[in-house]
Amino acid sequence: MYISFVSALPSRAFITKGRNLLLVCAHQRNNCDPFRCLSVSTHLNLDFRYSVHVLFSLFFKQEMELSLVGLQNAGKTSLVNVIATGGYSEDMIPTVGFNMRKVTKGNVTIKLWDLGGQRRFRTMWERYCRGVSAMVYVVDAADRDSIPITRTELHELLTKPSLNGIPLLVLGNKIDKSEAISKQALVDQLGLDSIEDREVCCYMISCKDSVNIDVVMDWLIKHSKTAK
Ligand SMILES: Nc1nc2c(ncn2[C@@H]2O[C@H](COP(=O)(O)OP(=O)(O)OP(=O)(O)O)[C@@H](O)[C@H]2O)c(=O)[nH]1
Ligand SMILES: [Mg+2]
Repeated sequence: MYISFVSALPSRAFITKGRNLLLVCAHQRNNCDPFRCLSVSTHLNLDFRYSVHVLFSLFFKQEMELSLVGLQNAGKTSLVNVIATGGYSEDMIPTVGFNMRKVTKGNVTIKLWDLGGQRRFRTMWERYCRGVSAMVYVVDAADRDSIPITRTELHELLTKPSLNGIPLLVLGNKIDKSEAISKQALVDQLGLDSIEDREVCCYMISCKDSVNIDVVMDWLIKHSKTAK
């Protein structure tokens, strides 16, 4: 059985079951009666979980603002592309300054600040990390020589008082390459265990092979703010 939830129209929620499109609730969002909605979906014999999902999506939007930082060539823009479209390209142009992308996944809207990693852009990192829900620090785990520099840049960024307490997600990218170091080696070499003033999480990913992108999305959604 295939069920998908579509909330492209703000005032309507549809559930498709197989090829049949069932109109579950066509009320304006503010006028919608949750119990009526639930009883309609129960009447239509839909899974309870999806009923709850429909209700939650009708009443709550989640939004978040993220900054992606890390040295040049780490794979920040590639990660944005994988999250936004699932697409991956070897032919990437280095980011000049920054790019902003908005991505909507279900009822979560993510505003992504993709910052340039070249030395001349690193002084901007702090400004674009202020007030974000989380900072995503991308590392090329296969470029062993760059790790001491990326460690210095990371710890330098974390000393900024304006960024106190902002959760940090460190991503060791390019694990499809044989030279990539292990997660434990990355945690040790970046000194992640010494960071005590915020939540820190580390995953190993490959944008190229789409490895662990779902785990990254789960972490990001968990850290989004619920907004009415
Ligand atoms: N093998 C491999 N290559 C990758 C992966 N992710 C990105 N790349 C490559 O790494 C290079 C740099 O990727 P970008 O996404 O442009 O890196 P960036 O961090 O945005 O770089 P700047 O914009 O200069 O800061 C590109 O050639 C990508 O194709 C990956 O998971 N595996
Ligand atoms: Mg880039």
